[in-house]
Amino acid sequence: MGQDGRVRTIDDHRDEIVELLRPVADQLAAEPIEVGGAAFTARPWEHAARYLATDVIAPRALPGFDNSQMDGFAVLAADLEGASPESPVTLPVAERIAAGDAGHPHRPGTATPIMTGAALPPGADAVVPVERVDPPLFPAPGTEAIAGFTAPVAPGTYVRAQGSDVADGQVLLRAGDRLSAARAGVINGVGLTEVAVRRRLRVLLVPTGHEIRDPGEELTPGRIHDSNSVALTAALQSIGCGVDVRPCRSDDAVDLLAIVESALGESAGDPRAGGTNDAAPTSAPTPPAEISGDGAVTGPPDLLITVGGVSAGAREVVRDALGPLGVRFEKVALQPGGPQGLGLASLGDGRTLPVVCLPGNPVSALVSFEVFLRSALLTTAGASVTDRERRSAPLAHDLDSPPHVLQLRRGVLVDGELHTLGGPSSHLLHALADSTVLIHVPVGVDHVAAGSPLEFWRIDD
Ligand SMILES: Nc1nc2c(c(=O)[nH]1)N[C@H]1C(S)=C(S)[C@@H](COP(=O)(O)OP(=O)(O)OC[C@H]3O[C@@H](n4cnc5c(N)ncnc54)[C@H](O)[C@@H]3O)O[C@H]1N2
Ligand code: MOO
Repeated sequence: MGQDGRVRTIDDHRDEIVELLRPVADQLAAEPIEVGGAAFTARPWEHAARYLATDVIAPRALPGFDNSQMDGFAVLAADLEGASPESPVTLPVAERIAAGDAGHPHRPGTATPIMTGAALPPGADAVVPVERVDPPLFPAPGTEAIAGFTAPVAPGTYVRAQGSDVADGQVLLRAGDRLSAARAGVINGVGLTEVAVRRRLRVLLVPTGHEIRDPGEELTPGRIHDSNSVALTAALQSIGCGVDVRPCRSDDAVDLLAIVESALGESAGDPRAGGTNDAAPTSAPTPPAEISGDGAVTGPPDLLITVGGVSAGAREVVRDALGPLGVRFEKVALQPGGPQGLGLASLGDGRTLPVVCLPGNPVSALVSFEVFLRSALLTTAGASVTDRERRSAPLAHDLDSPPHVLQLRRGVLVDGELHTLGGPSSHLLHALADSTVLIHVPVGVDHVAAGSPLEFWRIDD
């Protein structure tokens, strides 16, 4: 239910998050990023999940010149007219041209040995692969030799024409394109050393829970290792966000607010003790955050994401801390991921911060990220592809679902059929870890028979 007593749909909640983040999008200015050669390979973090801020125009054609697609012999096609196995055309072999060589003009009536990628010499208009020539080999340089051709060849055969991939001056890439491997490659191929990308969206991530401890820390009875901090950080980083993660291990609203203030203070150049908040702090203050070439994160957060502390317990640290600042808590018709919160928190002195609150169960938190945050954050970051691909496939077995919610079951697609993994409970993180799809069981459906089609999203990228 929403606070007005209405059942809150997924679309209601997602749309409101997009609205909440709209002003953030305007703050994500373009920034130049070095992409040429060593500058790219030396700082892999800097280039991961970046989105172009502007169109990129090709400063030159690709290929830059006509060149050979095969190791073989460059010829003038007219010289091989009438060639056949019975009456081969034989041509004296000229000096060879390798990739990178300036080369020499091709003389009609000769065959010029040419290697893949070498510039087609002026005067030649086709290439015959070496294995189709008699003898099928390259003579040693400086020796006199004859090459036999047993078939005619059409002009242009095995020639990669100048500009056949990219025309000089064309739009090479578009604003919003993710800097993928192939795109980084083609940017380098046309010789560019810098492109403009959107600044990363900076997220202050505050997982909560009196019970959580880092892996490596001893667990006293009732305590658990923290999986949300890393899982949500990884999910956010996978779409290009810079993440400053500061777990709150206290159920006291004052402690959570101190963590937020500390993060804001440090990002404003006023370092105060930050990091994990605990009755007896167990880890050093988290360093200030900047997303730069070395992977650190600095600058004020654009968005606060909390995890946990939103349901109906006696003390719910997120509700207690952020409710009074203007954040609303809702029950969305989704399972897992029912309890949610969002709003623009008023932090005093006129400061505001967009806030999204996710439920604490590990599967609920990650599914909520998928449903509510992933596409909203990609939209905010200016990405052109923001949604998971939605497809449909038959279910391999029967399945029951509570009809008042959209249930997202975790599973795999095997031989075109959907199989759920684990049950619907939101603590089953291992089953999610083995899953490749999120299977959508719509609102209003309480039973799905084997063989019925269901929509699913792939989540295994
Ligand atoms: N009386 C009701 N109880 C609950 C309701 C409800 O409607 N009425 N909703 C349930 C649902 S659904 C969910 S989801 C959870 C959401 O609870 P919170 O967001 O308040 O989260 P917590 O209580 O803090 O934690 C829930 C669960 O997850 C574990 N957890 C929390 N943080 C981490 C972490 N960083 N790493 C690993 N596991 C974590 C925590 O120990 C709890 O087991 O509320 C239900 N209850
Ligand atoms: O809705 Mo909770 O998010 O199922 O476990």
